[in-house]
Amino acid sequence: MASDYDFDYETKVPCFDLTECFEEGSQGWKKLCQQVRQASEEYGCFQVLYTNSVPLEQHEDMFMKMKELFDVPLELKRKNKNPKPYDGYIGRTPKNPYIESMGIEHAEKSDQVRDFTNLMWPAGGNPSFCESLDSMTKKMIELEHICLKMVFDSYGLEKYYESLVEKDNTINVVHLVKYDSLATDEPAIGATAHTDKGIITVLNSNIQGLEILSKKNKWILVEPRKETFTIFIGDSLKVWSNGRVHLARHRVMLKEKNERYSYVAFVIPKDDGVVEVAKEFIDEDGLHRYRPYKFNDFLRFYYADVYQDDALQSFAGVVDNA
Ligand SMILES: O=C(O)CCC(=O)C(=O)O
Ligand SMILES: [Fe+2]
Repeated sequence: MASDYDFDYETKVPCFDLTECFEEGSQGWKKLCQQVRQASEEYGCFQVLYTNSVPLEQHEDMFMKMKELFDVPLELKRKNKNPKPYDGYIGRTPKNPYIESMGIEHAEKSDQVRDFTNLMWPAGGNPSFCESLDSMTKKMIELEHICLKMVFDSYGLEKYYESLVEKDNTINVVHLVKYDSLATDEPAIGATAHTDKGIITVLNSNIQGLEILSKKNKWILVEPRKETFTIFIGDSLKVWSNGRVHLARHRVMLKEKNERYSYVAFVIPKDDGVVEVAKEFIDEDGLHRYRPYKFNDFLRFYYADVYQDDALQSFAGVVDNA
C-alpha cells in the first residue's frame, strides 16, 4: 500500500504521535492505522508519543519509584511467586547476571497491584508506589488496546479486537525490570535476544540499551526517549496474520554505568486460548503458515529453552522460513 510516510527502516524505529486523539473512523485515525500497519509489517516495532495521557513527569516518577522497589530486601522480593516462569521474581543468574525482574499477572486489577505492593512493603504497603504503578499500568494497557485496535482496523478486521479484548480473552501481565549498572566500560548483554510471545507489548525504559534486529539483520538502537513508549508485535499476532506482520527480535545491550529500569506490559492470550491464523489471511492456495495451538502449550515449549532462536517456527511453523 502506498504511503506518504517514509520510514528509514535501517536506522530508526518509526515514532507516531498519539497525543492528538483521533476519533475512530476519522481520516486522521485511518491514516495512523495504515502507518502502524506499515511499521508492524516492516519492523514489528514502533514508538509512540502519548504524553497527553502519560506526561514526562509521570515516567520520571515511575523510574524513581522502581529504584525503591528493587531496593527492597531480597527475601521480600522472592515472595512475589508465580507458577509461571518469568511472572514471579527472577533474580540474577550466572547466565543473566545483570537482570532482576518482577511480574504481576492480571495487572489491570487494582487489587492485584495492591497485593503486590503489600507483599513488598509488609509494614503498611507503600500507597504512593501502589498509586503510581496502578496508574501507569492502566495507561499502558489502554495504550496497548489502542495500538491493537489500530492493527486490526488497518486490515478492516475490527471484529478480532472485539472477540479478543472486549470478550475478555486476553490477560494483562506487567513486568518491572532492573538492569545493574556496569562495573567496567565493556558493554554486556542485559537481556538476550528474543521475541515476545503474546499479542502486543508496551514498554518504557529510563536509559538506552534496547536494540532490535532489522530485516537486513542489523542491530538498531531503539532511541531512548523517556516520554515515549515502545511497542512490539508479539508471536501470537504474527500467527493471526499468517506471517504478514513482522516480529522484531530484540535485546538489551548495557553500555552505561547507570542502573536501567523498564516497565513492560504484555497483552497475552488466555492460557488455554487458541492461537490460530485468521481465515481472512488465507489465500486461494489455502496455505496456513502456522498450525493452531494453545497459548499455554507454546509457553511451556518456549520456557524449556528460552535461548532457542525461533521458538514459534519450531513449535508451530508449517512452512520453512515463515
Ligand atoms: O528492558 C527492555 O528494554 C526490554 C524488555 C523486554 O524485551 C521484555 O521484557 O520482553
Ligand atoms: Fe521483549
